[in-house]
Amino acid sequence: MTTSTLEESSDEDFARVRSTLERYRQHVQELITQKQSKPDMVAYKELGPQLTPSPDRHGHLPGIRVGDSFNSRGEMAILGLHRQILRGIFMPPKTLTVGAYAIVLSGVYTDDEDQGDCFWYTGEGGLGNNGQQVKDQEFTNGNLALRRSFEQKTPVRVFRGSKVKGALKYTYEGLYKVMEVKREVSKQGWLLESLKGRPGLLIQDISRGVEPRVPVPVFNEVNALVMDPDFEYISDYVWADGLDQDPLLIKVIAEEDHRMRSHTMYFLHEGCGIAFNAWMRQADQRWYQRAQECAHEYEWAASVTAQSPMNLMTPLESYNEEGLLLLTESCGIHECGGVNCTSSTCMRNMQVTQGIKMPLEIFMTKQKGWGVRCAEAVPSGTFVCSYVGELMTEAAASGLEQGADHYLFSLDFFMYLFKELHLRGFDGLEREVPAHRVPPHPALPFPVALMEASYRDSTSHVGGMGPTASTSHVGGMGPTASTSHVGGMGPTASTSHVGGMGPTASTSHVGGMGPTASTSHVGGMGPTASTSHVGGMGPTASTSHVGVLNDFRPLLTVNAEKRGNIARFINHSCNGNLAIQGVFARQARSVVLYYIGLFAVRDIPAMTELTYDYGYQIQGGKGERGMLCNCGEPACRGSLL
Ligand SMILES: C[S@@+](CC[C@H](N)C(=O)[O-])C[C@H]1O[C@@H](n2cnc3c(N)ncnc32)[C@H](O)[C@@H]1O
Repeated sequence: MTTSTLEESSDEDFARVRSTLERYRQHVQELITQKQSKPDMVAYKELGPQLTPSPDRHGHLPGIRVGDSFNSRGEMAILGLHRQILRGIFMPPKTLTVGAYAIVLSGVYTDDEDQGDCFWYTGEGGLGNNGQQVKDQEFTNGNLALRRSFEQKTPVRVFRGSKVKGALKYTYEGLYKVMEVKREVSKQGWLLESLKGRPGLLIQDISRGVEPRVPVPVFNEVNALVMDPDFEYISDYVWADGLDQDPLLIKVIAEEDHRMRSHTMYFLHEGCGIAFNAWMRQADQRWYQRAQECAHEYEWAASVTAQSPMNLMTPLESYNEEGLLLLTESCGIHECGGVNCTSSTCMRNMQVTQGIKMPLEIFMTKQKGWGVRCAEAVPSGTFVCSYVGELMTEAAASGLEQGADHYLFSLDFFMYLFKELHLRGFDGLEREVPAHRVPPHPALPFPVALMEASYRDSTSHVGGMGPTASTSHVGGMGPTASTSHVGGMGPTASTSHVGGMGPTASTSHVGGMGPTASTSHVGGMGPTASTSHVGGMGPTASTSHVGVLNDFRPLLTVNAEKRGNIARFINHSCNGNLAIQGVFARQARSVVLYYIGLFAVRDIPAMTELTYDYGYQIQGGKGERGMLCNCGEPACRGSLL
């Protein structure tokens, strides 16, 4: 099945349409002069085989714009837009395995209902010679084709007939998505088949099948803008040119990856998030016992032991039975992914791993460019999508052209967290970061390596790493990942995401948690805690690296400008309905390479714009003005910065 999009029209296409129409109209005139009956149909019959494009296809046809007007059904037929002149529904001739190509709204059925942004269209059949309904309609022919359009989510071209100065004209209304089909008793008492269509469908699936579970349609009912033809939809991270060959990066990622995995291997379930959580729970218990021992000596320990030990228990699962996120975890969620992870519990713990499952749509907003919505209601806690794109170093990202920075997302959250731990200590973070959720910490030389990797130009290799390092596993990105390139980006990135997974996110509750669950986990890590799962993060160690950490830069940034997924179309709101959640999943399971998951933080009605708080911070000087925010929230901060 082939479909086309508006962007595919060239000057030649428009010229071809013009000349076809000229030839057709001329022939109709000749036939009228010859007093030929039904000149429209005869002209189509005679010229159709030469002029009508084939094969029939779904989608826009090259050279035809939304809003184009046609003088007759014959004109629409000769252009291949709607070839069945006497019927409302244009469907495949023999087999009805694929959906209808086009329909004409002609107002024949009294049950047709135009609701402005969408319409109910009554199918075909059951009309008597007098135009009245005389029997039930059936799910055959055109009606069956429309049901296929609904099932297969294929777009339908819609034409509306209207009288202009006494003459019937047909206007191309664009592509519609069939939202619903129903069979119900008509006003005249007969059973009718109806479908509900929604306008503005530009592209049926911008992912072109790359999203395995759902198509990603694009709608524009607002203006004439089409999707940037240079944008390439990807569903997972890809590396910027050559970065996956960088020995220093390979080494850093491999070490961090191994560090995280070493915990999960404790249970011989490599990559099992549930096993990881069980390990963390044990660490909590050990730590809680230690706090009890020190309670008389340290304030932090006293505050911890004053709480119920139950509050310190890490739940083994991050998602409930419906797969909804229970609450955001400031220190990341560990999804399952090991060979043994086949139980229903483990499968449920793979929301990001399994990818987008909601019927998301890209649509044109009135004031913010493209945005994202969902055709169905989104329950609180639902995984919506993760933010993927090209992985590049922070140094390379800071050299991008202005504009490209709008699509950057730094993988800096855990570095930010560790920096805060170094600078403020565990006590300073105790109210913000649940101690038992701190992911296994990088060794001390790590931030130095990050610094080096981050400051240098991404194209110049720092060398010094042996061949062993270059063969190590770099987060498991597949072969396609290594073929990408950065392409034509220049400087300036005055803003950056700070991740949004800080204090606020750590306490927000998602997905119907009851009062008990909403009690926040307050850690209060003391000096001894550093001996368990937080590595060598003692006060002494931290002081020797303060200089380095002040200059801290994250290692990797996701650039979704030219290559990305639906997440790069999600707009900012000062009161977003999505929250960001760091997720360790698939092969990205370290504090330098992880997934940025976006989850619903409240129940979101169908067709509501999906947004999150970008959490931008000004990196330039005082007085720098941010971009005007059009989120429309009562508590809008006024600017994206
Ligand atoms: C990640 S992109 C989101 C998709 C974007 N609307 C598009 O058309 O590609 C971020 C850009 O969208 C626009 N944007 C996002 N949220 C906005 C808001 N609340 N108010 C105004 N513009 C916004 C800004 O141009 C911003 O730089």
